[in-house]
Amino acid sequence: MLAKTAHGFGTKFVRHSPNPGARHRKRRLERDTKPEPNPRDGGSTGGRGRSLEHEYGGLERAPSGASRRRDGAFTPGPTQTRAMRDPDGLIARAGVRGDPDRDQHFLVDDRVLDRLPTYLTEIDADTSHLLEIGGGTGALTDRLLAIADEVTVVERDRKLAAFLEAEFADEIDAGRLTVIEGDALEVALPDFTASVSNLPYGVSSEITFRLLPEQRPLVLMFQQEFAERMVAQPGTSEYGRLSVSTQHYADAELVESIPKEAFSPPPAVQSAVVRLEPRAPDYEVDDEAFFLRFVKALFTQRRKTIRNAIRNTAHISGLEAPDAVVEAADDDVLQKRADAMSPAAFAALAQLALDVGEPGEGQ
Ligand SMILES: C[S@@+](CC[C@H](N)C(=O)[O-])C[C@H]1O[C@@H](n2cnc3c(N)ncnc32)[C@H](O)[C@@H]1O
Repeated sequence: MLAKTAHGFGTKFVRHSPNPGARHRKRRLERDTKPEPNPRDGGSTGGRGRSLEHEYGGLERAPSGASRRRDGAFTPGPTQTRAMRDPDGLIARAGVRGDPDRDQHFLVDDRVLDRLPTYLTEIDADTSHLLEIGGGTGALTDRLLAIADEVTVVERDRKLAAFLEAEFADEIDAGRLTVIEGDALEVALPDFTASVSNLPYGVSSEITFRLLPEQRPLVLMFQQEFAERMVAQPGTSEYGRLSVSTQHYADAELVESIPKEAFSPPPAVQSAVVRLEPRAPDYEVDDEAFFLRFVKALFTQRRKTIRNAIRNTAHISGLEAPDAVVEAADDDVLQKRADAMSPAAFAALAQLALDVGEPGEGQ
């Protein structure tokens, strides 16, 4: 089974084993490599030790904490010197049920949890100060503490923030964890080096566009369809304003699709992990805010030619003289539709619009 990546199609982790014997062997291998239990989990070997294989029919197994690269090889994960907290144990200790109305879908699959930080380590990201948006009951927080010097977690739910403070009291006392209770769209963010977060889906776009300008590596979980639009290339039906705005800041790669059953409670749709590696775009624009507004404007008319879209969307782009832009632009460009324009082509047109189109405020 294949999953989409920014560059085409790559190997997906989730696989159905055609051979039940192989599945048993994989389970045995998993038991043999399980680390010592975390004492906080009451001596269990990781609670239900929930496995994707068991829950939804088979997952190609990577060594604990390791991840699989697009070429199929396993990349070693961070060295784990202690057992990770069991996600089910954390939920039980917190005494909560995830509330979907508050974007609370807790990750309960150990192997997905173990893999998420490796998407940072395999690109050698600086993991000295990791930021997590939406800490929940701390299953991912625990994995981030295993690879970071310092972690800051933002959690809006008062009860969950209080639980994190109690559960991770030792790490807080050691100066390794800071819990910020508040809305990730409003609180002051620390000077983090990278972020790994299972985002609250209701505000995932707003949070992402708060983080992207910080120019730090990000490993973020989204709804699958949203993730596909972020990484989409020109000429595809998924390509749009979200793709251009995301790729303005970073190289975006869909690294893993995650079934609903990996969460408690399961969300309505499948999820996907996107890795965002910051870099400067391969084009220049004098006014970034205008560029992003212009792209937004033109995509509101994605079925029209660029010629008509420039004229019809001046109230959004803020151009006082859209006709002057149409007159100055190449015919080749004017005949295209927005979904055929590369980010660099948008940038060149935006620069022309800045030069001759008398940009004002816009929306
Ligand atoms: C999808 S859950 C992820 C929880 C945990 N990291 C995990 O993977 O199991 C999202 C978390 O974000 C919290 N949350 C929702 N909206 C938030 C906001 N605006 N700012 C900060 N946290 C928020 C929810 O309470 C929930 O704990």
